Order: sequence, then structure tokens, then C-alpha cells
Amino acid sequence: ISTATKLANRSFSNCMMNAAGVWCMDEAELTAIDDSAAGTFVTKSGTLVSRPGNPEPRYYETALGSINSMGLPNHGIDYYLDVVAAFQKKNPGKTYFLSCTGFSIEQDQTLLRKIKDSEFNGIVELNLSCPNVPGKPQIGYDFETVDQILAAVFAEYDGPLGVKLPPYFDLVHFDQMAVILNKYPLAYINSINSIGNGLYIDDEKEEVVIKPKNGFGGIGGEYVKPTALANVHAFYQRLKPEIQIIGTGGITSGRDVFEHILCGASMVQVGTELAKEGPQVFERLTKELQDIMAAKGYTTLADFRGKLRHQD
Ligand SMILES: CC(C)(C)CCc1c(C(=O)O)[nH]c(=O)[nH]c1=O
Repeated sequence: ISTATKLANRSFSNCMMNAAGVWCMDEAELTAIDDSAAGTFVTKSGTLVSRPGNPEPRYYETALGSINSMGLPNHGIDYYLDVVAAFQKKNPGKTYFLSCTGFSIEQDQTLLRKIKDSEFNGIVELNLSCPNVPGKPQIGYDFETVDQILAAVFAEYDGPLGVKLPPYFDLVHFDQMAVILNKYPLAYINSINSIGNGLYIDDEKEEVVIKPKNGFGGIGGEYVKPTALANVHAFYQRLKPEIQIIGTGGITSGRDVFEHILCGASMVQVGTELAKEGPQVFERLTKELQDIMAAKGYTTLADFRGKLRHQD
């Protein structure tokens, strides 16, 4: 029974990895994922210059998930290019993901020029949940800007590249985004990022639980699985087959991994549950998925990927 997979014509021994932002800030955290049962890792989204991020507390774990407003703390793209280059030397033949985000189209192009000129030979994940110009919604919700960014990105970069998308909630938005995404030679899309601007309250203190943004933050964990599965399946139904899907959101068990793949995912990323359990979570999820596959008579992910039945 194999949980191996392929994405962008690269092979991965396991279909699971961390979600950008979780357990991937520095070399030590990335080493823990690299040494775990995960098939690979993605770095924290790197920006042109390093950032301290928002004041703490900026991440809070709840019974059913998490809320965060980290503010993109990261050591800068050059740091991650150096660190990943070392992992590529240590494990030649293993494909790693490098996440990045700019605060303008020009910054995105500069980031990709840097990556192109580096030794990086893995897959780039461009985070489209980054902020836009003030007064406009985040990039992922500003469709014309998404189109402009992708045009600029693919004029600049010819290696394997995917985009991290925020969740959508209207079928027309799936249609509109798919029309844009299908215009470009994307290796994949990663759905979903956290559900934006949720609010979690400490009733005893009658207070919000994170400091930035008056307590508003991205929601992850069990809360988001139905939305994550819907986004994975909606894009699976709409995107050209060359664009694969990484499913992210609400994975706490092998069953959740199974459901993401049934909806059409080729790989899955784990965020909140990884933050709670640590890198050994990948061993547990892999065993649980293998047990489900064995019970159903499946030996590879291809046996059930995208085969979610609709009621006739
Ligand atoms: C929310 C942004 C800071 C604009 C991007 C980075 C990011 C963050 C973050 O660094 O706050 N948290 C998330 O759950 N998803 C993200 O994509």
C-alpha cells in the first residue's frame, strides 16, 4: 500500500507535508520535517527582506483549531534559498517547496528573478493571500490583480510554480478564478489558506485571544474542513488536468487526508494539527490513511483520487 504521489513531474515518497507557516520558520524546524514521515516540506513564505511580524500573542490554539495573525514573520527569501540549497545537497533528488510573497507585482517579479538565479531546483509556491494596496481586498479576492500577477510571474519564471489561494464561498467565484488560472502554466493550486478574519473570544476574560488586528485572525483546524474540501473539489472540477491540486485545511486524521484526495488532491498539507502534535503527526496520518486504503482494497492514491461520487 503506497501513499506516494507525483506533482509537477516530481516524485514524492509520501503525499503529506507541512503547510507554509507551520514548523518551517528556520533550518531547525525544516530539518524536523525533512526527517519526519512527511514527503517533503515548504518554507515559511519568504519576503524580499526579513520581517519580525506582528506583536504576540499572534497564534492561539483552540479545542477545534487555531486563530493566527502572524504578520508574515520570516528570515527573508535569501535565507530560505541558502537553507534549501543545503537540503538539496544533502538529499539530491528530493524536491522541496519554497513559499514566497511580495507586496507588489514588482516585488513578486524581483523574488522570482532571485529564485531563478539561485541553485533552487524545487517547486515555488506563491502566496496570493498577501495584502493588496490599502482599500482593496487581499490579492486572492481581487481577480483582475490575480490575472496581472500571474501574467507577470510567468513572463519571469519558467520553473514549476503553484499558488496558495484563500478560500472561496460562491460558486461564481470558483468559475471566475478557474477561468483566470486555466490561462497559465501553473503546476498546481493549493487550496485553502486559513479562513480570513475570524474572531475567537476568552469568555472568562471577556477578551480576544490574539493581540494584532483587535483579535481578528485566520482560522484553521477542524472549523475549516468542509470549506477546504469544497474548494479542492470545485477547482478539481474546473481546472485543466495539467494543473494539480494540493489540499490544505482541517486535516487531523487519515480520514481527512482520504477525503481531500477523494475530492481531487494530489498532495495534502497539514497546518494546525502539525502545530499541535509536532512532526510525528505525519507517521500517524500515514498509518491511518494506509489502514483506510487497506480496508477499501486500494493500493495507490490513483485508485481513488478525484473519485468522489455525486448522487445521481
Ligand atoms: C496573512 C498574510 C500576513 C498577509 C500572509 C501570511 C499568512 C499568515 C501570516 O503570516 O499571518 N497567516 C496565515 O494563516 N496565512 C498566511 O498566508
